[in-house]
Amino acid sequence: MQTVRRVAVIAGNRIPFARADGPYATASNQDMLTAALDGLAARTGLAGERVGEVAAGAVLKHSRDFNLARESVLGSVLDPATPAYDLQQACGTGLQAVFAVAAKIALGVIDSGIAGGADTTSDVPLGVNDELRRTLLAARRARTPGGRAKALAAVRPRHLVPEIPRNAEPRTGLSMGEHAALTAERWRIGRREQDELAAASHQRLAAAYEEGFFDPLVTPYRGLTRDQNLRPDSTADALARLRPVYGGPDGTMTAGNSTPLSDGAAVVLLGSEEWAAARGLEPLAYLTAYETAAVDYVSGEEGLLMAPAYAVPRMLARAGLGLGDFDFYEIHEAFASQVLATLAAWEDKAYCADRLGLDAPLGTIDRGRLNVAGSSLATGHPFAATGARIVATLAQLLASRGRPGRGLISVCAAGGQGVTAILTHP
Ligand SMILES: CC(=O)CC(=O)SCCNC(=O)CCNC(=O)[C@H](O)C(C)(C)COP(=O)(O)OP(=O)(O)OC[C@H]1O[C@@H](n2cnc3c(N)ncnc32)[C@H](O)[C@@H]1OP(=O)(O)O
Repeated sequence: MQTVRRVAVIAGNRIPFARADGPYATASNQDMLTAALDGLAARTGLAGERVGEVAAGAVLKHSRDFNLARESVLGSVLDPATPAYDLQQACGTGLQAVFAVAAKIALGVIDSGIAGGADTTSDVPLGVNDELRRTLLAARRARTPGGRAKALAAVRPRHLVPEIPRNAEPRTGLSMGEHAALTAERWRIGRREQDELAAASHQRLAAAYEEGFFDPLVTPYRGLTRDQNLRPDSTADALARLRPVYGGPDGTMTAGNSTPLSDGAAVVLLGSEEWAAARGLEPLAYLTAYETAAVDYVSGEEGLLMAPAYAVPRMLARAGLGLGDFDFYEIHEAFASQVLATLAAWEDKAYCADRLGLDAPLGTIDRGRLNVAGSSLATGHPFAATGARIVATLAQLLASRGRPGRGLISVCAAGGQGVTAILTHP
C-alpha cells in the first residue's frame, strides 16, 4: 500500500436543495441519495457499471437507514456489485466521505469511487422516549402473553411524547445558532456585514444558475430545477428588516443570514487519472490536501464552529501555501456570522499567535474570490450533502476557467469540528 496517486474530482451531481416541508417532504434520505447517484451515473456513463466504492452518510438518520449508502446503491442504476458504506461527521460528512474514498484511490486500493451525503429535515427520525422504549423492550423479552401484557400495562400517556431531534449540542444544550451568536458577539460581527454576505450568496447563486454554471452539476428532482431557498432579489436592505432569531432581541442573526432547514443530496465521482482517461472522462480538479480539526467548545474556551480556523493553517503549513495563494475560497455558510468570525480570526494577530501558534496573522482573503457561485445561505444546507456540493462546485469553478488554479474549502461541523481541503487544477 505504498502507491500514492493523484486523486481526480471527475464529476459532481446533486438534486436541487429544498426547504424543509417543501417538495421533498415525502422523500427519504435513501430516495434523495439514489436520485443523486442516478444523475451522476447518467452524466458519466456509469449506469450498470461498478465503481470501487460508494461512501456517504446522513446526519439525521432513521434506524431503517443503518446501511444508507449500500441501500441507495441497490436502488440506483449502478452495478449492484458496488460496495458501499456509511460514515458521519455532522456537516463535514460529505467532505469526509470524499477523503475516505480519495485515500483509497491514492493508495491504489481502488481506482474510482463516489462520495457524498443526503439529509432531510422534513422526514426526521422521531424516536420513542426512553421510558416507552424500555417498556417495549421489556415486553419483547417477556416469555408469555401474560408477561407481555403486564409489561405493556406500564405504558403511561407521558410515554407517548416522542423524542424529536434538536439542532443542538448535547453537551451544552445550546443550538448551533445560539452557539454561533456567542461567537458573533465575541468577534463583534455586525448585522450589516452578515446581511451583505447573505445577499451576495443569493445574488451569486442566481447569476451562476443564469449562466448555466450548474447545468453539469444539478439534476432536476420532484419539480425543482433550482434550489428552492434561492431568492435572487435578496438585498442587504431587505434582509435588514428581519427580526433576530438567535442572541436575544439585540441579536444580529436572522432567518436570512442563517441557513434554512433543508432537504437534499449530493455526490461526487473521484478516480485515478488512469481510470478517468480509460473512460474518456476529463478530471475537473485534483484533491491535493485535506485536514480536520476539533476545538473544546464545551468549556467555552472556543466557539463551536471555529475549528476550521485551526484546520486551515495546519493544512496550509503541510501544503507549503499561504492563505492568499488561492483563486477561490469556498467557506460553508452555516451562518454568515460564522464565516465572518473565521475570517476575523485569521486577521487577528493575538488570536493567530495564542490559538494557532503563528508568528503573524494568517492573512486576509480577497472577498471577491469567496463563495463566487453562492453558498449554503442561498442553496440551503442539507447537512451531509453540503461537503459534496462544495467539492463539485469548486472543481467546476476551477475547470471552467481553463487555466491552472487552486481553491480552498472550509466546512464547520457540529461537535466543534472543522473539515478543510484544497483542490488544484493543473
Ligand atoms: C450541523 C453542523 O454540523 C454545522 C452547521 O452547519 S451549523 C448550521 C446549521 N443550521 C442551523 O442551525 C440553522 C437552521 N435553521 C433554522 O432552524 C431556521 O431556518 C431559523 C430558526 C434560522 C429560521 O426559521 P424561521 O423563522 O421559521 O424562518 P422562515 O420562516 O423561513 O423565515 C422567517 C422570515 O424571514 C424571511 N426571509 C428568509 N430569508 C430571506 C431572504 N433571503 N430575504 C428576505 N426575507 C427572507 C422569510 O420570508 C420569513 O418572512 P415572513 O415571516 O414574513 O414569512
